[in-house]
Amino acid sequence: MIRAADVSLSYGTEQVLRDVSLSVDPGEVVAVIGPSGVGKTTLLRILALSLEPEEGTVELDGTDAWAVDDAERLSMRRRIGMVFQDASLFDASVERNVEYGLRVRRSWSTRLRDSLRSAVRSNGTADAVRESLEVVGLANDLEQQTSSLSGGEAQRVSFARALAYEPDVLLLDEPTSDLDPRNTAVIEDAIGEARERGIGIVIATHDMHQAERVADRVAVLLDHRLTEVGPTEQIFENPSEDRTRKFISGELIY
Ligand SMILES: Nc1ncnc2c1ncn2[C@@H]1O[C@H](COP(=O)(O)OP(=O)(O)OP(=O)(O)O)[C@@H](O)[C@H]1O
Repeated sequence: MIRAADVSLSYGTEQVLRDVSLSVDPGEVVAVIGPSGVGKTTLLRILALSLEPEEGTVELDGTDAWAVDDAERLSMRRRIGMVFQDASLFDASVERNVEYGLRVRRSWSTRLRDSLRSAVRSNGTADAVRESLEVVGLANDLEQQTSSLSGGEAQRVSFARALAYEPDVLLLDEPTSDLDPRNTAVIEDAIGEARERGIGIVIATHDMHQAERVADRVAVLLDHRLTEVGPTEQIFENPSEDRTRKFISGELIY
């Protein structure tokens, strides 16, 4: 579905990604692991089509995102949802924040447009808003202001907002790094639900156990290169590179 092929990128003179190739299929979860500063966020931003690689291509369903005009790329970008480490909510109710996801995407989806219209007509809540908040266990908190949410709840709203969008691809940048085990479990269950819905998911994580729990495949970024990509069990049980084993076991210190 989305495929980066041989992408390279530098910030000034510092090359942060070198010849990286990664794809994700519908209903698949790929975890990107690697030390801090190796380029995980940069790779996600390239996959989100918000950063153009210096070399290489990014294709969504076979269309080269950087070979089309801005309008077409924008519509491709709207098929991709992103959740960051910081929930980035605006100061309004939970419902309004999640509804924003719908408004962004409605012109691309008849179901979302109808859901939003009928909510406006009845002065009620759009089904897609309620459904995505149910996934993160917050369907009873529609009216709550985001300023009064805990960090974990805010991140769950952020996830619901991305889900309400009905993205084809969901990119998660360390979505649980500041969360307690309970909120982490809610987000991981929501990742499973998104996967069931056929969304292709890429998650950057520092948490090896999380990668093991949620991912179908794992991609290992070391020294700004993708050194290994494979089924989760293979990467954790029998990596082909000794450096991967050392990184996973915490021996490879940068
Ligand atoms: N906009 C930018 N301008 C200049 N340098 C940047 C920019 N964004 C990131 N960098 C640098 O590029 C490198 C890779 O950053 P990136 O955030 O992609 O790594 P990461 O693997 O996600 O790190 P972390 O795990 O700590 O979040 C780092 O050295 C970072 O300081």
